[in-house]
Amino acid sequence: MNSRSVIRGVVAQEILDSRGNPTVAVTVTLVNGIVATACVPSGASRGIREALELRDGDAKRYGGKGVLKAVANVNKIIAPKLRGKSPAEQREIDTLLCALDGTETKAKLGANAILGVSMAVCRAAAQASGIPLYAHLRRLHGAKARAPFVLPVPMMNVLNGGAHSTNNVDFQEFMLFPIGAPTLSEALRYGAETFHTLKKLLQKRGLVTAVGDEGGFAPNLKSNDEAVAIIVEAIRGAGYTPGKDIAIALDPAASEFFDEGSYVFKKTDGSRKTPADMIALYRQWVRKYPIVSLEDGMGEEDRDGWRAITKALGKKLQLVGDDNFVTNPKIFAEGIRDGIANAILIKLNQIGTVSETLATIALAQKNGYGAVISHRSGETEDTFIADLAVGTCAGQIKTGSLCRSERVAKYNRILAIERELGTKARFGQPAA
Ligand SMILES: O=C(O)[C@@H](CO)OP(=O)(O)O
Ligand SMILES: [Mg+2]
Repeated sequence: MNSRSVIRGVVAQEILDSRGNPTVAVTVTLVNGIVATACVPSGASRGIREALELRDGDAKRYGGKGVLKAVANVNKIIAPKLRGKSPAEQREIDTLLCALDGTETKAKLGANAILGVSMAVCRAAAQASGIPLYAHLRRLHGAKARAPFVLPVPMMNVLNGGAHSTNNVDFQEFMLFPIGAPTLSEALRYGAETFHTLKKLLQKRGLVTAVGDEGGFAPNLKSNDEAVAIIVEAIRGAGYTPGKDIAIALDPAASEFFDEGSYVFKKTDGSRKTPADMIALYRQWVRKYPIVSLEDGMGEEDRDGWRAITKALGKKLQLVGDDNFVTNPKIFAEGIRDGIANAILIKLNQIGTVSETLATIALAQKNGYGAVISHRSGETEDTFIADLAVGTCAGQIKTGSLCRSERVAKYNRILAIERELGTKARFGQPAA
Protein backbone atom coordinates (compact mmCIF):
# COMPACT_ATOMS: atom_id res chain seq x y z
CA MET A 1 0.00 0.00 0.00
CA ASN A 2 1.47 3.39 -0.90
CA SER A 3 1.08 6.87 0.56
CA ARG A 4 -1.85 7.57 -1.77
CA SER A 5 -3.74 4.81 0.09
CA VAL A 6 -4.06 6.80 3.30
CA ILE A 7 -7.33 8.13 4.67
CA ARG A 8 -8.49 11.48 3.35
CA GLY A 9 -11.87 11.70 5.03
CA VAL A 10 -14.38 9.95 7.28
CA VAL A 11 -18.01 11.00 7.09
CA ALA A 12 -21.01 9.58 8.93
CA GLN A 13 -24.68 10.03 8.21
CA GLU A 14 -27.96 8.86 9.65
CA ILE A 15 -29.77 6.19 7.60
CA LEU A 16 -32.67 3.81 8.32
CA ASP A 17 -32.45 0.18 9.38
CA SER A 18 -34.85 -2.63 8.47
CA ARG A 19 -37.23 -1.72 11.30
CA GLY A 20 -37.41 1.86 10.09
CA ASN A 21 -35.24 3.08 12.96
CA PRO A 22 -32.33 5.46 12.47
CA THR A 23 -28.84 4.01 12.40
CA VAL A 24 -25.32 5.03 11.36
CA ALA A 25 -23.56 4.73 7.98
CA VAL A 26 -19.90 5.70 7.67
CA THR A 27 -17.97 6.43 4.47
CA VAL A 28 -14.18 6.39 4.38
CA THR A 29 -12.41 8.06 1.45
CA LEU A 30 -8.76 7.48 0.66
CA VAL A 31 -6.40 9.95 -0.99
CA ASN A 32 -6.27 7.66 -4.04
CA GLY A 33 -10.01 8.05 -4.57
CA ILE A 34 -11.20 4.77 -3.04
CA VAL A 35 -14.56 5.12 -1.30
CA ALA A 36 -15.93 2.53 1.16
CA THR A 37 -19.13 2.62 3.18
CA ALA A 38 -20.35 0.51 6.10
CA CYS A 39 -23.74 0.47 7.85
CA VAL A 40 -24.33 -0.49 11.47
CA PRO A 41 -27.08 -2.92 12.59
CA SER A 42 -29.00 -2.88 15.86
CA GLY A 43 -30.50 -5.58 18.09
CA ALA A 44 -33.83 -5.85 19.93
CA SER A 45 -33.01 -8.62 22.38
CA ARG A 46 -29.75 -7.19 23.60
CA GLY A 47 -27.34 -8.63 26.16
CA ILE A 48 -26.90 -6.40 29.19
CA ARG A 49 -23.12 -6.32 28.77
CA GLU A 50 -23.08 -5.34 25.09
CA ALA A 51 -21.12 -2.28 24.00
CA LEU A 52 -23.45 0.71 24.12
CA GLU A 53 -24.77 2.21 20.94
CA LEU A 54 -26.18 5.72 21.01
CA ARG A 55 -29.80 5.18 20.00
CA ASP A 56 -32.70 7.55 19.71
CA GLY A 57 -34.21 6.01 22.82
CA ASP A 58 -31.47 7.72 24.85
CA ALA A 59 -33.88 10.57 25.45
CA LYS A 60 -32.34 11.69 28.70
CA ARG A 61 -28.84 12.05 27.37
CA TYR A 62 -29.38 13.36 23.87
CA GLY A 63 -32.92 14.64 23.70
CA GLY A 64 -33.93 11.46 21.86
CA LYS A 65 -31.38 11.99 19.12
CA GLY A 66 -28.73 9.39 19.99
CA VAL A 67 -27.95 8.40 16.41
CA LEU A 68 -27.35 12.01 15.41
CA LYS A 69 -25.00 12.28 18.37
CA ALA A 70 -23.12 9.18 17.13
CA VAL A 71 -22.95 10.74 13.65
CA ALA A 72 -21.57 13.98 15.11
CA ASN A 73 -19.00 12.03 17.13
CA VAL A 74 -17.69 10.44 13.92
CA ASN A 75 -17.62 13.69 11.98
CA LYS A 76 -16.22 15.94 14.68
CA ILE A 77 -14.15 13.75 17.00
CA ILE A 78 -13.06 10.63 15.09
CA ALA A 79 -12.58 11.94 11.53
CA PRO A 80 -9.81 14.49 12.31
CA LYS A 81 -7.81 11.80 14.14
CA LEU A 82 -7.88 9.34 11.24
CA ARG A 83 -6.83 11.66 8.44
CA GLY A 84 -3.49 10.55 6.98
CA LYS A 85 -3.59 7.09 8.59
CA SER A 86 -3.28 3.88 6.59
CA PRO A 87 -6.50 1.81 6.63
CA ALA A 88 -4.29 -1.29 6.50
CA GLU A 89 -3.47 -0.69 10.16
CA GLN A 90 -6.81 -2.01 11.39
CA ARG A 91 -5.63 -2.92 14.85
CA GLU A 92 -3.91 0.40 15.39
CA ILE A 93 -7.00 2.29 14.23
CA ASP A 94 -9.34 0.20 16.39
CA THR A 95 -7.10 0.75 19.41
CA LEU A 96 -7.15 4.49 18.72
CA LEU A 97 -10.97 4.45 18.45
CA CYS A 98 -11.23 2.69 21.82
CA ALA A 99 -8.77 5.16 23.37
CA LEU A 100 -10.68 8.15 21.98
CA ASP A 101 -13.80 6.77 23.61
CA GLY A 102 -12.05 5.86 26.83
CA THR A 103 -14.88 3.82 28.40
CA GLU A 104 -15.19 0.03 28.84
CA THR A 105 -18.52 0.00 26.97
CA LYS A 106 -17.86 2.56 24.22
CA ALA A 107 -20.60 4.65 25.80
CA LYS A 108 -19.00 8.02 25.13
CA LEU A 109 -18.62 8.01 21.35
CA GLY A 110 -21.11 5.16 20.90
CA ALA A 111 -20.40 1.61 19.75
CA ASN A 112 -22.40 2.37 16.61
CA ALA A 113 -20.16 5.34 15.76
CA ILE A 114 -17.00 3.32 16.41
CA LEU A 115 -18.13 0.19 14.58
CA GLY A 116 -19.21 2.11 11.47
CA VAL A 117 -15.73 3.61 11.23
CA SER A 118 -13.97 0.31 11.97
CA MET A 119 -15.90 -1.58 9.26
CA ALA A 120 -15.58 1.17 6.64
CA VAL A 121 -11.82 1.36 7.27
CA CYS A 122 -11.59 -2.41 6.81
CA ARG A 123 -13.48 -2.28 3.52
CA ALA A 124 -11.33 0.61 2.26
CA ALA A 125 -8.17 -1.35 3.09
CA ALA A 126 -9.42 -4.37 1.14
CA GLN A 127 -10.14 -2.19 -1.87
CA ALA A 128 -6.75 -0.47 -1.61
CA SER A 129 -5.07 -3.90 -1.61
CA GLY A 130 -7.14 -4.95 -4.60
CA ILE A 131 -8.50 -8.04 -2.84
CA PRO A 132 -12.01 -9.07 -1.79
CA LEU A 133 -13.11 -8.16 1.74
CA TYR A 134 -13.14 -11.81 2.85
CA ALA A 135 -9.51 -12.23 1.72
CA HIS A 136 -8.50 -9.07 3.58
CA LEU A 137 -10.31 -10.30 6.70
CA ARG A 138 -8.44 -13.59 6.44
CA ARG A 139 -5.14 -11.66 6.46
CA LEU A 140 -6.24 -9.66 9.49
CA HIS A 141 -7.35 -12.86 11.19
CA GLY A 142 -3.89 -14.31 10.63
CA ALA A 143 -5.14 -17.43 8.87
CA LYS A 144 -2.85 -19.28 6.50
CA ALA A 145 -3.20 -17.89 3.00
CA ARG A 146 -3.15 -21.31 1.40
CA ALA A 147 -5.77 -23.05 3.51
CA PRO A 148 -9.11 -23.29 1.68
CA PHE A 149 -11.78 -20.77 2.57
CA VAL A 150 -14.86 -22.17 4.29
CA LEU A 151 -18.33 -21.17 3.12
CA PRO A 152 -20.64 -21.11 6.15
CA VAL A 153 -23.64 -23.37 6.69
CA PRO A 154 -26.61 -20.98 6.94
CA MET A 155 -29.06 -20.94 9.83
CA MET A 156 -32.27 -19.63 8.25
CA ASN A 157 -34.80 -18.24 10.68
CA VAL A 158 -38.17 -19.22 9.23
CA LEU A 159 -40.39 -18.78 12.28
CA ASN A 160 -40.14 -15.73 14.53
CA GLY A 161 -41.38 -15.18 18.06
CA GLY A 162 -40.24 -13.48 21.26
CA ALA A 163 -39.07 -9.88 20.94
CA HIS A 164 -39.04 -10.13 17.14
CA SER A 165 -42.78 -10.40 16.57
CA THR A 166 -46.17 -9.68 18.07
CA ASN A 167 -47.42 -13.27 17.86
CA ASN A 168 -47.83 -15.49 20.93
CA VAL A 169 -44.67 -17.63 20.58
CA ASP A 170 -42.15 -17.21 23.43
CA PHE A 171 -39.06 -18.55 21.71
CA GLN A 172 -37.43 -16.05 19.39
CA GLU A 173 -35.95 -18.02 16.49
CA PHE A 174 -36.67 -21.33 14.80
CA MET A 175 -34.08 -21.96 12.12
CA LEU A 176 -33.49 -24.37 9.26
CA PHE A 177 -29.94 -25.70 9.37
CA PRO A 178 -29.22 -27.67 6.19
CA ILE A 179 -26.32 -29.74 7.52
CA GLY A 180 -26.68 -32.39 4.82
CA ALA A 181 -26.46 -30.06 1.84
CA PRO A 182 -23.41 -30.64 -0.34
CA THR A 183 -22.80 -26.98 -1.23
CA LEU A 184 -23.76 -23.52 -0.06
CA SER A 185 -26.05 -22.89 -3.02
CA GLU A 186 -27.80 -26.21 -2.43
CA ALA A 187 -28.15 -25.36 1.26
CA LEU A 188 -29.94 -22.15 0.36
CA ARG A 189 -32.15 -24.02 -2.10
CA TYR A 190 -33.08 -26.54 0.65
CA GLY A 191 -33.96 -23.59 2.86
CA ALA A 192 -35.96 -21.67 0.28
CA GLU A 193 -38.02 -24.72 -0.74
CA THR A 194 -38.80 -25.53 2.87
CA PHE A 195 -39.68 -21.90 3.57
CA HIS A 196 -42.24 -21.92 0.72
CA THR A 197 -43.64 -25.27 1.86
CA LEU A 198 -43.99 -23.88 5.38
CA LYS A 199 -45.97 -20.95 4.03
CA LYS A 200 -48.42 -23.31 2.31
CA LEU A 201 -48.77 -25.41 5.45
CA LEU A 202 -49.56 -22.34 7.54
CA GLN A 203 -52.08 -21.14 4.94
CA LYS A 204 -53.77 -24.53 4.89
CA ARG A 205 -54.26 -24.31 8.65
CA GLY A 206 -55.67 -20.82 8.42
CA LEU A 207 -52.62 -19.36 10.17
CA VAL A 208 -51.15 -15.98 9.45
CA THR A 209 -48.17 -15.82 7.07
CA ALA A 210 -47.09 -12.28 7.89
CA VAL A 211 -43.46 -12.16 8.94
CA GLY A 212 -41.48 -10.95 11.96
CA ASP A 213 -38.37 -8.75 12.16
CA GLU A 214 -36.06 -11.34 10.65
CA GLY A 215 -38.46 -12.41 7.90
CA GLY A 216 -39.66 -15.67 9.44
CA PHE A 217 -43.40 -16.32 9.63
CA ALA A 218 -44.98 -15.14 12.85
CA PRO A 219 -48.25 -17.05 13.34
CA ASN A 220 -50.12 -17.44 16.61
CA LEU A 221 -49.69 -21.03 17.74
CA LYS A 222 -50.88 -23.21 20.61
CA SER A 223 -47.38 -23.72 21.99
CA ASN A 224 -43.68 -23.23 21.32
CA ASP A 225 -43.61 -26.95 20.63
CA GLU A 226 -46.04 -26.55 17.72
CA ALA A 227 -43.55 -24.22 16.01
CA VAL A 228 -40.92 -26.96 15.86
CA ALA A 229 -43.46 -29.59 14.82
CA ILE A 230 -44.72 -27.56 11.88
CA ILE A 231 -41.18 -26.86 10.67
CA VAL A 232 -40.38 -30.57 10.73
CA GLU A 233 -43.52 -31.13 8.68
CA ALA A 234 -42.40 -28.47 6.21
CA ILE A 235 -38.96 -30.08 5.85
CA ARG A 236 -40.65 -33.39 4.99
CA GLY A 237 -43.18 -31.69 2.75
CA ALA A 238 -40.38 -30.10 0.75
CA GLY A 239 -38.93 -33.57 0.15
CA TYR A 240 -36.07 -33.49 2.64
CA THR A 241 -35.22 -35.76 5.54
CA PRO A 242 -35.36 -33.96 8.89
CA GLY A 243 -32.06 -34.33 10.73
CA LYS A 244 -30.21 -35.71 7.72
CA ASP A 245 -30.66 -33.04 5.07
CA ILE A 246 -32.00 -30.27 7.26
CA ALA A 247 -31.67 -30.05 11.01
CA ILE A 248 -33.13 -27.41 13.32
CA ALA A 249 -31.34 -24.67 15.22
CA LEU A 250 -33.12 -22.70 17.94
CA ASP A 251 -32.55 -19.38 19.63
CA PRO A 252 -35.13 -19.14 22.41
CA ALA A 253 -33.32 -15.95 23.60
CA ALA A 254 -34.15 -17.07 27.11
CA SER A 255 -32.83 -13.90 28.80
CA GLU A 256 -35.96 -12.21 27.46
CA PHE A 257 -38.29 -14.36 29.55
CA PHE A 258 -36.06 -15.01 32.57
CA ASP A 259 -37.65 -13.45 35.59
CA GLU A 260 -36.34 -13.73 39.16
CA GLY A 261 -34.94 -17.21 38.80
CA SER A 262 -37.69 -18.66 36.60
CA TYR A 263 -38.48 -18.79 32.93
CA VAL A 264 -41.95 -17.40 32.27
CA PHE A 265 -43.75 -18.27 29.04
CA LYS A 266 -45.51 -14.91 28.97
CA LYS A 267 -46.65 -15.13 25.39
CA THR A 268 -48.15 -18.61 25.30
CA ASP A 269 -49.62 -19.88 28.57
CA GLY A 270 -47.97 -17.81 31.32
CA SER A 271 -46.41 -20.94 32.85
CA ARG A 272 -43.29 -20.63 35.04
CA LYS A 273 -40.39 -23.02 34.63
CA THR A 274 -37.32 -23.60 36.78
CA PRO A 275 -33.92 -23.85 35.07
CA ALA A 276 -34.15 -27.63 35.57
CA ASP A 277 -37.59 -27.66 33.87
CA MET A 278 -36.09 -25.81 30.89
CA ILE A 279 -33.28 -28.33 30.57
CA ALA A 280 -35.81 -31.16 30.79
CA LEU A 281 -37.89 -29.49 28.07
CA TYR A 282 -34.90 -29.13 25.77
CA ARG A 283 -33.89 -32.73 26.45
CA GLN A 284 -37.36 -33.86 25.51
CA TRP A 285 -37.33 -31.74 22.36
CA VAL A 286 -33.94 -33.07 21.31
CA ARG A 287 -35.36 -36.60 21.56
CA LYS A 288 -38.44 -35.67 19.58
CA TYR A 289 -37.04 -33.26 16.97
CA PRO A 290 -33.84 -32.99 14.90
CA ILE A 291 -32.45 -30.09 16.93
CA VAL A 292 -28.64 -29.82 16.75
CA SER A 293 -27.95 -26.26 17.88
CA LEU A 294 -29.42 -24.27 20.77
CA GLU A 295 -28.52 -20.63 21.34
CA ASP A 296 -29.28 -18.82 24.58
CA GLY A 297 -31.24 -21.76 25.93
CA MET A 298 -30.67 -20.19 29.35
CA GLY A 299 -30.75 -16.53 30.40
CA GLU A 300 -27.56 -14.48 30.57
CA GLU A 301 -28.00 -13.96 34.31
CA ASP A 302 -28.58 -17.64 35.00
CA ARG A 303 -24.95 -18.71 35.31
CA ASP A 304 -25.86 -21.89 37.22
CA GLY A 305 -28.43 -22.74 34.57
CA TRP A 306 -25.78 -22.34 31.87
CA ARG A 307 -23.41 -24.62 33.79
CA ALA A 308 -26.13 -27.19 34.22
CA ILE A 309 -27.26 -27.18 30.59
CA THR A 310 -23.67 -27.46 29.37
CA LYS A 311 -23.20 -30.48 31.60
CA ALA A 312 -26.50 -32.04 30.61
CA LEU A 313 -26.57 -31.39 26.87
CA GLY A 314 -23.13 -30.09 25.86
CA LYS A 315 -22.05 -33.41 24.36
CA LYS A 316 -25.16 -33.81 22.23
CA LEU A 317 -25.87 -30.26 21.16
CA GLN A 318 -24.13 -27.17 19.95
CA LEU A 319 -24.83 -24.71 22.79
CA VAL A 320 -24.31 -21.18 21.52
CA GLY A 321 -23.73 -18.28 23.91
CA ASP A 322 -25.03 -14.92 22.67
CA ASP A 323 -26.35 -12.61 25.42
CA ASN A 324 -23.94 -14.09 27.97
CA PHE A 325 -20.74 -13.65 25.91
CA VAL A 326 -21.66 -10.54 23.87
CA THR A 327 -18.70 -11.11 21.48
CA ASN A 328 -16.45 -9.69 24.18
CA PRO A 329 -13.08 -11.48 24.41
CA LYS A 330 -12.73 -10.82 28.14
CA ILE A 331 -16.24 -11.94 29.03
CA PHE A 332 -15.99 -14.92 26.69
CA ALA A 333 -12.65 -15.98 28.23
CA GLU A 334 -14.38 -16.14 31.65
CA GLY A 335 -17.09 -18.32 30.11
CA ILE A 336 -14.52 -20.66 28.61
CA ARG A 337 -12.77 -20.95 31.98
CA ASP A 338 -16.12 -21.69 33.54
CA GLY A 339 -16.85 -24.42 30.99
CA ILE A 340 -20.00 -22.73 29.77
CA ALA A 341 -21.46 -23.49 26.31
CA ASN A 342 -19.44 -24.92 23.42
CA ALA A 343 -20.01 -22.22 20.81
CA ILE A 344 -20.38 -18.46 20.58
CA LEU A 345 -22.53 -16.13 18.53
CA ILE A 346 -20.50 -13.37 16.89
CA LYS A 347 -22.05 -9.94 16.41
CA LEU A 348 -19.76 -7.06 15.48
CA ASN A 349 -21.89 -4.43 17.17
CA GLN A 350 -21.95 -6.24 20.52
CA ILE A 351 -18.28 -5.34 20.93
CA GLY A 352 -17.86 -2.48 18.48
CA THR A 353 -14.65 -2.99 16.46
CA VAL A 354 -13.49 -5.39 13.76
CA SER A 355 -10.26 -6.21 15.63
CA GLU A 356 -11.99 -7.17 18.87
CA THR A 357 -14.49 -9.26 16.91
CA LEU A 358 -11.64 -11.13 15.22
CA ALA A 359 -9.97 -11.65 18.61
CA THR A 360 -13.15 -13.23 19.94
CA ILE A 361 -13.43 -15.55 16.94
CA ALA A 362 -9.76 -16.52 17.36
CA LEU A 363 -10.42 -17.30 21.02
CA ALA A 364 -13.30 -19.58 20.06
CA GLN A 365 -11.24 -21.36 17.44
CA LYS A 366 -8.30 -21.85 19.78
CA ASN A 367 -10.51 -23.32 22.49
CA GLY A 368 -12.54 -25.68 20.31
CA TYR A 369 -15.68 -23.56 20.52
CA GLY A 370 -17.92 -23.17 17.46
CA ALA A 371 -18.39 -19.64 16.10
CA VAL A 372 -21.64 -18.57 14.44
CA ILE A 373 -21.40 -15.24 12.64
CA SER A 374 -24.66 -13.33 13.09
CA HIS A 375 -26.80 -10.46 11.88
CA ARG A 376 -28.94 -8.33 14.22
CA SER A 377 -32.72 -8.16 14.11
CA GLY A 378 -32.43 -4.54 12.95
CA GLU A 379 -30.30 -4.82 9.81
CA THR A 380 -29.21 -2.88 6.76
CA GLU A 381 -28.14 -3.77 3.23
CA ASP A 382 -24.53 -4.10 4.42
CA THR A 383 -23.13 -7.59 3.76
CA PHE A 384 -19.94 -7.35 5.84
CA ILE A 385 -20.85 -10.41 7.94
CA ALA A 386 -20.90 -12.65 4.86
CA ASP A 387 -17.25 -11.82 4.18
CA LEU A 388 -16.46 -12.11 7.87
CA ALA A 389 -17.83 -15.66 7.96
CA VAL A 390 -15.82 -16.72 4.92
CA GLY A 391 -12.63 -14.87 5.87
CA THR A 392 -12.48 -16.37 9.36
CA CYS A 393 -13.61 -19.83 8.22
CA ALA A 394 -16.20 -19.75 11.01
CA GLY A 395 -18.27 -22.38 9.19
CA GLN A 396 -21.70 -21.09 10.28
CA ILE A 397 -23.77 -17.95 9.71
CA LYS A 398 -27.23 -16.96 10.87
CA THR A 399 -28.77 -14.14 8.95
CA GLY A 400 -32.49 -14.60 8.99
CA SER A 401 -35.10 -15.74 6.59
CA LEU A 402 -35.37 -15.76 2.83
CA CYS A 403 -37.88 -13.03 2.07
CA ARG A 404 -36.41 -9.78 3.33
CA SER A 405 -33.71 -8.16 1.27
CA GLU A 406 -31.56 -7.03 4.19
CA ARG A 407 -31.21 -10.75 5.10
CA VAL A 408 -31.13 -12.18 1.58
CA ALA A 409 -28.36 -9.69 0.69
CA LYS A 410 -26.01 -11.61 2.98
CA TYR A 411 -26.95 -14.98 1.48
CA ASN A 412 -26.56 -13.55 -2.02
CA ARG A 413 -23.13 -12.21 -1.12
CA ILE A 414 -22.02 -15.68 -0.01
CA LEU A 415 -23.38 -17.10 -3.27
CA ALA A 416 -21.23 -14.60 -5.15
CA ILE A 417 -18.21 -15.62 -3.07
CA GLU A 418 -18.98 -19.30 -3.75
CA ARG A 419 -18.96 -18.62 -7.48
CA GLU A 420 -15.79 -16.53 -7.23
CA LEU A 421 -13.82 -19.06 -5.17
CA GLY A 422 -14.93 -22.26 -6.92
CA THR A 423 -12.78 -25.11 -5.67
CA LYS A 424 -10.71 -22.78 -3.49
CA ALA A 425 -13.49 -22.98 -0.91
CA ARG A 426 -15.15 -25.84 0.87
CA PHE A 427 -18.61 -25.86 2.40
CA GLY A 428 -18.45 -25.80 6.18
CA GLN A 429 -19.94 -28.10 8.73
CA PRO A 430 -20.89 -27.22 12.26
CA ALA A 431 -18.61 -28.39 15.03
CA ALA A 432 -21.26 -30.25 17.06
O1 LIG B 1 -30.74 -12.79 19.58
C1 LIG B 1 -30.20 -12.78 18.48
O2 LIG B 1 -29.43 -13.68 18.21
C2 LIG B 1 -30.37 -11.62 17.54
C3 LIG B 1 -30.19 -11.91 16.09
O3 LIG B 1 -31.00 -12.92 15.60
O4 LIG B 1 -31.46 -10.82 17.83
P1 LIG B 1 -31.20 -9.29 18.24
O5 LIG B 1 -30.42 -8.66 17.15
O6 LIG B 1 -32.57 -8.71 18.42
O7 LIG B 1 -30.42 -9.33 19.52
MG1 LIG C 1 -29.54 -14.69 20.15
